Amino acid sequence: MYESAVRLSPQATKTSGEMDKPLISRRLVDSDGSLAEAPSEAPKVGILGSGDFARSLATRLVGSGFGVVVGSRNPKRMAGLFPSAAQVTFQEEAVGSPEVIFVAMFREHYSSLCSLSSQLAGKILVDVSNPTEQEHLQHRESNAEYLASLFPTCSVVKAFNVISAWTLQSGPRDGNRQVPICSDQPEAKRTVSEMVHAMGFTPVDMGSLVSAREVEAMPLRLLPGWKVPALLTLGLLVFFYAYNFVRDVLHPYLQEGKNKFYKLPVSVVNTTLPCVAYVLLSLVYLPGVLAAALQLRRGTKYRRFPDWLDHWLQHRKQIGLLSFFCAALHALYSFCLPLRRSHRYDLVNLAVKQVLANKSHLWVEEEVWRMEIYVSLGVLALGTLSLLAVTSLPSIANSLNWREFSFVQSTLGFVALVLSTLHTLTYGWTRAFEESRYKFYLPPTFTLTLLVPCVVILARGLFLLPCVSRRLSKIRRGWEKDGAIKFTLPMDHTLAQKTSHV
Ligand SMILES: Cc1cc2nc3c(=O)[nH]c(=O)nc-3n(C[C@H](O)[C@H](O)[C@H](O)COP(=O)(O)OP(=O)(O)OC[C@H]3O[C@@H](n4cnc5c(N)ncnc54)[C@H](O)[C@@H]3O)c2cc1C
Ligand SMILES: NC(=O)C1=CN([C@@H]2O[C@H](COP(=O)(O)OP(=O)(O)OC[C@H]3O[C@@H](n4cnc5c(N)ncnc54)[C@H](OP(=O)(O)O)[C@@H]3O)[C@@H](O)[C@H]2O)C=CC1
Ligand code: HEM
Ligand SMILES: [Cu+2]
Ligand SMILES: [Fe+3]
Repeated sequence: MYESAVRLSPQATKTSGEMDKPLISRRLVDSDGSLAEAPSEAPKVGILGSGDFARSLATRLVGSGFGVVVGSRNPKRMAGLFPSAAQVTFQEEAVGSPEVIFVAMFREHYSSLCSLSSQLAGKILVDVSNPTEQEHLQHRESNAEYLASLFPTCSVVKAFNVISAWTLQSGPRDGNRQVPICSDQPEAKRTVSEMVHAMGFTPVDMGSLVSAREVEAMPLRLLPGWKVPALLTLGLLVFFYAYNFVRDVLHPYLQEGKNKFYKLPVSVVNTTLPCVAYVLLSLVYLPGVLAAALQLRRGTKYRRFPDWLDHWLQHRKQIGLLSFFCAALHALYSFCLPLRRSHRYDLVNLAVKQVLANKSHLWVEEEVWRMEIYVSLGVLALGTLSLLAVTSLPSIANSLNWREFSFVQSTLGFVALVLSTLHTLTYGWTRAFEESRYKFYLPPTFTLTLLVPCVVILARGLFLLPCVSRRLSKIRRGWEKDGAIKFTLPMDHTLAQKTSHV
């Protein structure tokens, strides 16, 4: 991704022939004394505002090879918060050199920039703002159109509003991170699209600036990341609880007249929680497998995944954390099983039965081993999952580089899935094959949960086969099935985006 930053260098933009002026005018780099010390090769980008978004943007731009100059009303106070490679200065000094200037301020302060309008003339202004729900309803005209009306001599581009400051700083990790872009000036739009690309995001052409209203509505419209995973978890909880209720409580009551309703608070819950945790965990690793399979079939990584898969890939963190939550509760419930009075009565009754049957030593070697092993595997699985949960805390995630983070999330997470599967299999043992375990023809609960995890594990095994893994890694390095690597001109790229993103 980062190599596309090269396209932004003055020489490269010139060769495209369609731009009559280079993105970075070298004249400005040395005309102003204060700018001379900045690396003269890096394309310069300006940012107005020094808030959260400005800081993340500056970090990301510096990391993607751009020179950054930040314009603030109070540069002295703010400079310490920015990466040292970014230059923080007064607004009027900051806007002199760059051709592209991000306006990282709220709408109500746009008019305070009017004093800069002569210096801003002819430049590209990027509007990143997000209105609140009320503001969106209140103003007919989008923030970007408002900015364009204040600065008629500038090219205004709407972009980045859908990306949070946090994502911007940490970089896009999973799925596609799309940045919708619109503008009335195609040149300006293309320049910003290439910057989006160089920063590791995927630009999506949304047409002219009238679309800005729609683009500004996007973050308002999107579901908060937790809603779908939480509903999924709730659905699974209800399903498994009902299933276990029928098997463990209703069946003995109807068939044998036994009252087992005491199982509702602990026992049935502790059969439900682990099943939900286990299914959720497999649903975290299933989309990665589907994505890889899709890339293998298409023979390219340059086509967008279907929306449902994209959405799923982006919700894995929440699904994973909910899985961890259920698994942790399952462990706590498991520790409580022997504390219950019902358990003590069961033990005493068993002892009495033994005495009456004149047996002195109850010890089933197979049962002992089975339990020792499945409890140990469960503890290991939960321990591994807690590592994943800990590294998903932003402060810890930020202290890891992406390879370390991927190792924990992708490799150790998969190990946790395998350990959970072994835990479930050793717990289940031969029960899936015993007729007495089928209540109302319903198989034991754990058998229902094994399907998806086993498919995921088999598929990951398949991807490890040399021929498959070689092809997959070739595709992920940019190789395409039909012919050599395609070089798309910026123009082709925006066209391709347009057709594939409808
Ligand atoms: C408790 C818990 C906490 C979680 N916290 C987070 C979190 O904080 N953030 C988060 O994003 N997810 C989180 N998750 C979700 C999950 O761990 C991650 O999404 C994980 O990266 C998924 O791994 P994956 O291997 O399925 O997918 P991916 O890492 O997307 O990879 C899919 C497949 O492609 C391969 N692959 C990927 N990229 C390349 C490449 N460039 N070259 C070659 N092969 C490649 C992988 O090896 C894998 O086989 C969490 C999950 C749990 C259980
Ligand atoms: N935070 C986020 O995750 C996202 C933010 N955005 C958008 O980015 C823009 C900035 O957001 P954010 O960085 O969070 O907000 P902040 O409040 O943190 O920053 C706003 C900045 O505006 C500058 N500013 C310039 N003129 C004025 C003025 N007259 N009064 C007050 N402030 C002024 C200030 O910088 P200084 O004092 O140096 O001049 C201030 O730091 C907003 O439009 C927001 O919708 C978009 C997507 C995500
Ligand atoms: C400290 C960690 C763990 C301990 C002590 C533990 C213990 C147990 C126990 C005692 C049972 C039997 C429950 C019963 O008798 O009803 C069980 C079943 C099960 N556990 Fe765990 N477990 C742990 C972690 C996990 C994890 C991390 C997962 C998966 C994410 C998991 C998934 C399951 C499943 C699917 C079952 C079968 C449930 C059923 O169908 O009855 N366990 N575990
Ligand atoms: Cu691309
Ligand atoms: Fe969502």
